[in-house]
Amino acid sequence: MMRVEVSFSYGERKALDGVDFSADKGRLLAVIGPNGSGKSTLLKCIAGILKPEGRIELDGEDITALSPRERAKLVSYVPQSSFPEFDFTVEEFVEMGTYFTGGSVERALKEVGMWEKKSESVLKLSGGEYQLVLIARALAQGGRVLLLDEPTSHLDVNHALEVMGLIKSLSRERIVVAVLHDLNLTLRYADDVLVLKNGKVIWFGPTEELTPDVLQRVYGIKFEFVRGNSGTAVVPSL
Ligand SMILES: Nc1ncnc2c1ncn2[C@@H]1O[C@H](COP(=O)(O)OP(=O)(O)OP(=O)(O)O)[C@@H](O)[C@H]1O
Repeated sequence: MMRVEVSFSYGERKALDGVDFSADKGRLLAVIGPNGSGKSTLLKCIAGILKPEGRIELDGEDITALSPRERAKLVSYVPQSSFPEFDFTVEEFVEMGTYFTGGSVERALKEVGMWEKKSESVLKLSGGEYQLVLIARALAQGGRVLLLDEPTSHLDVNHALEVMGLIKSLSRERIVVAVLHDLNLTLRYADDVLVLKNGKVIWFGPTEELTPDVLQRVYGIKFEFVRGNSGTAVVPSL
């Protein structure tokens, strides 16, 4: 179980204001909210890239005081996907994740279904494959917490579903927190949702209790939830 209670400012600008929630293994947590609401800042605070005020507890232990090396053994972070710039093979790229922790590249690549492509250049991968390799690099770190910032942002609907399916299955073994912009993917895959606006928690709870009213309060437009055979769709109306 991870308990988070943090505030963070960039200079004078308060980006997180008393953000308080918990996340558990077996329940995929999605963080949603408008641009600039503090989602990426929150992940960076948990990953140890930024130093927030407050506490982050993992199974009762405060991890905020740990060294970067110790923190890296517990928490893995997949930043917003850029495109690869250097000509590493898939295997070399994932090996970077093991620098502090000595985790297994083979196990991580097999977990995301990319072991067969281990000798290929990352420059030749599709956007979806590259996202899987980024996730494998984080898994190779071997942490108990996996943080993902917009893991489906460059993917078509088919690959987005595939990556979300993988992330959902990864959440059975570890605590997974994913920043998502796509509300439909959120409703379909997340077990719990944390809704941020202006650095504050507007709503936190199980996905099935999220209502169109909450989304309207956060995004400022009306929403309708349409229930179909494959799940619930969110339809915005201007
Ligand atoms: N390095 C920085 N220096 C100063 N202000 C920053 C910095 N990074 C983010 N901010 C500000 O902090 C607030 C939260 O930004 P953050 O990137 O966490 O939001 P977000 O919800 O992830 O946004 P998006 O959905 O656009 O990615 C914003 O007002 C942003 O302008």
